[in-house]
Amino acid sequence: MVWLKRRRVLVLASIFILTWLVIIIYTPSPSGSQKNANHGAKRGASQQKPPQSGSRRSGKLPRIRIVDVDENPSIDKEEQKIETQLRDASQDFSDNKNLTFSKIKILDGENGDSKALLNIELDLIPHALPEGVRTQGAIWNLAGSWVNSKQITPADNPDLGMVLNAMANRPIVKADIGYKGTQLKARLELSGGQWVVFKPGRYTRDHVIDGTPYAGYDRHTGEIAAFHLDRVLGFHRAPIVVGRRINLRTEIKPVASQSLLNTFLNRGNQTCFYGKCYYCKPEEPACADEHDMMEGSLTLWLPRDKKLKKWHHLWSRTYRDNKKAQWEHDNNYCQGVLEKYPLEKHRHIMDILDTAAFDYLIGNADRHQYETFEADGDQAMLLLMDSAKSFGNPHHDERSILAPLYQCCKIRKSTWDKLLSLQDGRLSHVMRRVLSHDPLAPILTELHLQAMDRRLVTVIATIKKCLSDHGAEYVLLM
Ligand SMILES: Nc1ncnc2c1ncn2[C@@H]1O[C@H](COP(=O)(O)OP(=O)(O)OP(=O)(O)O)[C@@H](O)[C@H]1O
Ligand SMILES: [Mn+2]
Repeated sequence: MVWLKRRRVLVLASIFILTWLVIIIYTPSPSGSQKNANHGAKRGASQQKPPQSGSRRSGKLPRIRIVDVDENPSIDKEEQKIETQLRDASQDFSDNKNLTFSKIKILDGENGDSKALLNIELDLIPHALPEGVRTQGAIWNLAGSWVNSKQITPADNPDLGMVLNAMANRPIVKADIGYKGTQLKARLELSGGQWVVFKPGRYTRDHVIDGTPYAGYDRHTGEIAAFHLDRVLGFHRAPIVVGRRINLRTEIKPVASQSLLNTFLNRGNQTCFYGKCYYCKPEEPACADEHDMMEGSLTLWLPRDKKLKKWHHLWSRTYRDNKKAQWEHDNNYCQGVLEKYPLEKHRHIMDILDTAAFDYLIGNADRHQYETFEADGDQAMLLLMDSAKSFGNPHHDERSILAPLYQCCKIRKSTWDKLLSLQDGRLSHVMRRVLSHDPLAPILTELHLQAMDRRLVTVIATIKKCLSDHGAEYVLLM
């Protein structure tokens, strides 16, 4: 009996084992390559398997990672020591000890070795003085040496922070009335012989300008933000700008020319000045706070030996309610412009198209004229000077600023690629980070930053429409 029972158990066990063997052999297993792929994944396996739609999408738009680097790993102890010595040896750099080095990268792809789409230095700290920068004027000569026919600020150069630092801290040795123009400003000379334009702050950050697209006084914050956007877009056509808080009584009055002093007045316990310009008048002065402090933007003067040539902007406004400019009613206006000024012969006309996107993003409808370097003739670049009528109303997008773009349907491919790379909130992210390093930060309210993202969607949609109407060969300029 026992023997029979054992045989039954053995047969049942064999059937059970055989059944399992059959199941194991005939069940399809993952392919070898997949096994290896899963084995090789260190972490985040789900991130490593992009969905089909994701990989299709990455063909069009690069997958982008934004990296904020707050500490410069290259600054070692020894360098920090030298930096401290240099700062202590020179009062020029003595005020700004707390600024940190920073850098923003936008990377194409997710690996460390991927292509950098944007890589800009944000440092406001001088972490090493370059060779020869030992005299008061050397830093300004360095900034002047960056100015050439193709760009006036450097891309990815840590010395830019040193120039910003000097502009934000150097003593003011002379102050004079603004030179020309319609808006209140002063021309200051910083120690070492550098001229800068001072545009006083007249509005709080959240003040909204209503009225015509060019209404209101200049916005110093707009000038600062525009300088940084010019670099983010890779243009490098705007002079260097930094924010600075200045004491009118102790820093300006003692070094002011008589003609500037004549425009000073007191309002209650506030020190004010109204300067000399087309719209300057005693009833509309700019005033410091009760401690005589006034915010403003400082724009670095371009090298004085570079002669500028003024151009009337072909899409300028009439500044009259009852009169329209030709471009405002003539749909073939651009055709006429391109016949008269073929793009390959007139670089600055091509720049007008970049500038339309730029000005639309910042809400500047006041680029009635522009300047180029005279020596460069028709191949000269358009200098993005005076962008202060920007960021007036975050709730309004002034479509007419885009007219050169939607009428000509042409844009540089490099600009188009850059605009695409800043989609999906990256533009505001980068600008928020860049601007956080200005001494007057925060520069733009969240509403203004969001407005830039919203406007970018419109710029891209406008170009996409051109691409579908005319094709890439016509629209994208190499
Ligand atoms: N950083 C600079 N370097 C060299 N020249 C400059 C600089 N800033 C301004 N200028 C000169 O001064 C002129 C007037 O400057 P700006 O446009 O800022 O003044 P504005 O009062 O706003 O003028 P407008 O009323 O015409 O807009 C410029 O067109 C240019 O010729
Ligand atoms: Mn102006």
